Amino acid sequence: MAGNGNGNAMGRNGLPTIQTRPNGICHDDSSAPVKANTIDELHSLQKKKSAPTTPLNGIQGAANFSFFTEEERQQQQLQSISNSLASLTRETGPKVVKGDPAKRTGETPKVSHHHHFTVTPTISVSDSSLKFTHVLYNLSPAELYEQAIKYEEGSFITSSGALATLSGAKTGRSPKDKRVVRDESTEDDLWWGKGSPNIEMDEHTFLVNRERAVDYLNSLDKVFVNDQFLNWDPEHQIKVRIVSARAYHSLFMHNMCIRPTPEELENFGTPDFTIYNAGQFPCNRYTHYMTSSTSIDLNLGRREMVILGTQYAGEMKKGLFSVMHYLMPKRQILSLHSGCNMGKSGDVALFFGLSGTGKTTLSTDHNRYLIGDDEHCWSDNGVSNIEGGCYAKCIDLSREKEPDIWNAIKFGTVLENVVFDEHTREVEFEEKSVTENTRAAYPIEYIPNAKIPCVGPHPKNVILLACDAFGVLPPVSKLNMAQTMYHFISGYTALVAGTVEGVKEPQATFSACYGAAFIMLHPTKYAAMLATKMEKHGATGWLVNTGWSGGSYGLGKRMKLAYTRKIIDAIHSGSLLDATYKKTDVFGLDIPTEVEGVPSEILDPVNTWPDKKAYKETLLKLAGLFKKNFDVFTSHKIGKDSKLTEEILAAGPVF
Ligand SMILES: Nc1ncnc2c1ncn2[C@@H]1O[C@H](COP(=O)(O)OP(=O)(O)O)[C@@H](O)[C@H]1O
Ligand SMILES: C=C(OP(=O)(O)O)C(=O)O
Ligand SMILES: [Ca+2]
Ligand SMILES: [Mn+2]
Repeated sequence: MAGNGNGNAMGRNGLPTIQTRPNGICHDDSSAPVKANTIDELHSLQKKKSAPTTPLNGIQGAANFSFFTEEERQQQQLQSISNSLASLTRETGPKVVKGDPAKRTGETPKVSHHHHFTVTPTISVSDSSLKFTHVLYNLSPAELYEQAIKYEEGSFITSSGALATLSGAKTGRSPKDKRVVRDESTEDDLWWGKGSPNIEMDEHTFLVNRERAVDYLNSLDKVFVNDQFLNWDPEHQIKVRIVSARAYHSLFMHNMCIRPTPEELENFGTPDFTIYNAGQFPCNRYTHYMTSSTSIDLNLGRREMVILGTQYAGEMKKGLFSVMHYLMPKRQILSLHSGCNMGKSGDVALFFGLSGTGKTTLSTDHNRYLIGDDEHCWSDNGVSNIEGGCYAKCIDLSREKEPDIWNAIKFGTVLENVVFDEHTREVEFEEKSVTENTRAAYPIEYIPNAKIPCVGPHPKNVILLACDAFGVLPPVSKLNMAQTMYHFISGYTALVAGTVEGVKEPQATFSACYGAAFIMLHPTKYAAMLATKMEKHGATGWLVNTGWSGGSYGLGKRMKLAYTRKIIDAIHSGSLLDATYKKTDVFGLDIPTEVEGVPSEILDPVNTWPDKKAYKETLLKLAGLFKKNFDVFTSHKIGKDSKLTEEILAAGPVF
């Protein structure tokens, strides 16, 4: 039967005929007209005002009795932000106003600053006191996307909806530029001197850099402010404020910190810790202590961090991690540079390891609940994630090998320094032309089996990951307590120097507690806490080599991720605990003779090396490096009695 089904009369060529009204005017649309007379009116219909974040307080009939009206609360919030942004040398803080300066709404801005407008202009008043600082406060990912795309060069939406950005000249952390204020209180508490990551600076220099950052931020049209939380353990949660100049940084921290609910935000009050990220602006090399254009400065007394001269976003998350490494042990809580997940039966595993060893990859496991990929606390209540998001490496990412991370790269995710097709916007994950350290930062709930809230019971397994590019460490070893401590304090990994042309030799790195760059106290303090907790809760230690097999870098190959996953599965299930073990030479490690799903011959690395002599030489070389590194710890006592210390010293390689 002919006809198009919607009752329109058909014209000769099969198209519906256009109806002509009696007045001769032609109407080609049948839908109702919009309820607007002008374009401006039409646009005003598009956006609905967000519900106020303070629906109950101060409103009649609310059960809660409240001290403040909504107006007063808003005023206090602006005042708190103005206080954060205040110069310490001028009388008045900036006049803070919420909203994008590009949008002129015609509304009278709610202004807040230290004193009132009636300051008599004197020569001590600078131009900065005449201008407003526009604050973009806890924007949503969609708003931050728009800001980034409009105003930040190098921002693009990829085909899967992620926000691709560039971090500028710095595409990784700058540990040599991380400084900590040394004063009376930190003098005795912190780890200083040889091996310590804490490069000292004085309070005055900190204030010089702080002033530089604050002036820079106030000179901009607008700044981003994030008020968020750290630590999923409600008893030990920390309120953090991040002041930054880029939408990219605001979105990154939105993803990486714990996101407050509207109610929590309403009661946020004064932050416990504030970051001033002025990363586009360099530090001044005429300033005392400055050795480059970059400085990341921590002042524990003021509870502030200043970032100058680097836009690498990881600096913020790892900077806050350092702060937690100070604050948590003060409360007898152990802070851990580890990933963490939990099985269906509630068995928790920790994954320690330096950058690139597999914390993120192996804690993101489709068969287990993800608690977190990088930073945790272990208290008497169990474990808790410090963060609200994950920061995965993207180099050579494949959908097949890491499906959950692949699928998390969607709207809301920040993709740093990746390369994509200019037309399709498909990301080329194998491309290293900007950097090898390409990254994705996404909220933890983008992983389907994330455990929210991100807390769990006491760990059953403590897995130490080493990416051994020498290829001599076994794929898996079971450790006794002394060995666990020995390897935890050593914090070994060896990566290939990839960036330097022609370098074939793997570079051994020893980083105490698998995170020397972030710890604030002496490593033995954390080690002693770990030993106590593992003993108390009966956790088993494991050493897993996620690096080379069949020879060193250049000759052998990286361990297949599928095999490492099988090994990890066997640890989780408990089956590896019951395996048959044999002891290795030199390192004295207990290695299983069989692991389900893994070829048995690879379990003892000597079998995989065609050249046995080269194997032995390499093994001894690595043992020598371990011994040399541990020398600095031999004079330290670990824990209350010296028994553990002696056992730990004896748990190293013997040759
Ligand atoms: N056998 C393996 N085990 C773990 N990771 C592996 C393995 N082989 C290759 N990889 C790759 O190594 C990288 C590990 O990095 P990641 O998990 O981000 O480390 P971390 O979180 O500890 O910094 C990932 O890119 C992963 O794909
Ligand atoms: C963010 C970092 O952590 P990781 O490499 O351990 O994921 C980093 O080291 O810069
Ligand atoms: Ca936010
Ligand atoms: Mn990681």
